[in-house]
Amino acid sequence: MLGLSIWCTNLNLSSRSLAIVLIVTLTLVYFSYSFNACLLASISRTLQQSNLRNLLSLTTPPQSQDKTIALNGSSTSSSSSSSSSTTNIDGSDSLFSNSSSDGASPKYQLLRQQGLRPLRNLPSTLIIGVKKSGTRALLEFIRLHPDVRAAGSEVHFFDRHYQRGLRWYRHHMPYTIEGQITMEKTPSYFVTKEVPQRVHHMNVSTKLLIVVRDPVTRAISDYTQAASKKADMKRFEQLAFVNGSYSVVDTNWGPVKIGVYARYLERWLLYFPLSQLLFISGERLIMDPAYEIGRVQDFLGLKRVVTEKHFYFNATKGFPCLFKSEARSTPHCLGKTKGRNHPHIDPNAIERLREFYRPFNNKFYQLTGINFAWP
Ligand SMILES: Nc1ncnc2c1ncn2[C@@H]1O[C@H](COP(=O)(O)OS(=O)(=O)O)[C@@H](OP(=O)(O)O)[C@H]1O
Repeated sequence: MLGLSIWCTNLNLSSRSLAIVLIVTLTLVYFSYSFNACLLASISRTLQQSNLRNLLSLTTPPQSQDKTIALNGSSTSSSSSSSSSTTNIDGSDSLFSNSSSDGASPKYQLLRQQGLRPLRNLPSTLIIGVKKSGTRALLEFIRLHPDVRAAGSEVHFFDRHYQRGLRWYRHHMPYTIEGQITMEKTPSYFVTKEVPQRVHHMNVSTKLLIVVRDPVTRAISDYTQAASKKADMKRFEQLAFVNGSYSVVDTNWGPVKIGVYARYLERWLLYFPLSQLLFISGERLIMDPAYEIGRVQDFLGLKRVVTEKHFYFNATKGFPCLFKSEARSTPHCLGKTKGRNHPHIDPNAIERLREFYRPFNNKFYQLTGINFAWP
């Protein structure tokens, strides 16, 4: 300071100038110190978050094992939750209970030391359908994103277990940290009458993802699944039409009924604006999965992390598969129940069904503002 003073005197500066120089110097030192401190804090926070994300992705909750649709094609059991977490007073579940054996393990101790507290949250996004249109593929593809955490199995809360309450539902959700989206898929939600109102009641801002596919192919896929479980199943043509001829379509038969998308969509639109719904083409999800997943990421406000680099086309299976996923680090396809061979169906029956669906498809294009160009 003395040196600076002498230097200033030598320069014949007045004491006013000296004071200004001092203030400027001290201000610069202060700002430089604050900037560095902020930068270090921010870097440390980013590292903590990324550690936590890695740990969470290694921690698959028990219910995320999908009995029928395991990625490796094998059948795994979908036990009800045996997690040792506790439910908080507000209904949210903390991963860090004192009595929790999970909470006592070293990896969670690390998170606790960092003051981070993963919680189970109600889903903010639902894949509501449509059955046999590619809903599993959509879920497995979008959950490659580090900011998406999903319940692995279909929870069926809004259609089958509604009476159990939101607390039960929340307990079936995976743990998330701030910034991560909780997602669930149950394809029967789309066609179940009470569901739109119930979802609206849970959260008016819920985002809804709907995969749709040519209703005729969808009906055949639905039938193929049912026939795979029942040896003496009648032929598709016998079930899809009344009285054995192709003149009257049996609109009460589930596989046919579900394909009248416009009818179900109208119910959803009574509760949600079109802007909260995203329609994904089941056909394009097979031809160009990166394109459709790109749209989904944009819709959910996510950075485009899942890209064409994640997919490869498996010629044997005839479907896009994944290089790696949360569950497996080696290339793999969806399970055996996805991408089945369909039985041969009389082309006249197919043509009659196409004719039947045409007006409903047009109505659906009109409601969604998208022409899916189904034949
Ligand atoms: N990548 C990939 N791999 C395999 N299968 C794929 C894929 N993308 C879409 N699909 C189509 O998904 C159809 C099954 O639809 P869902 O997953 O919605 O079925 S379910 O409602 O959950 O049972 C399934 O129907 P089927 O071909 O009749 O088996 C497929 O056509």
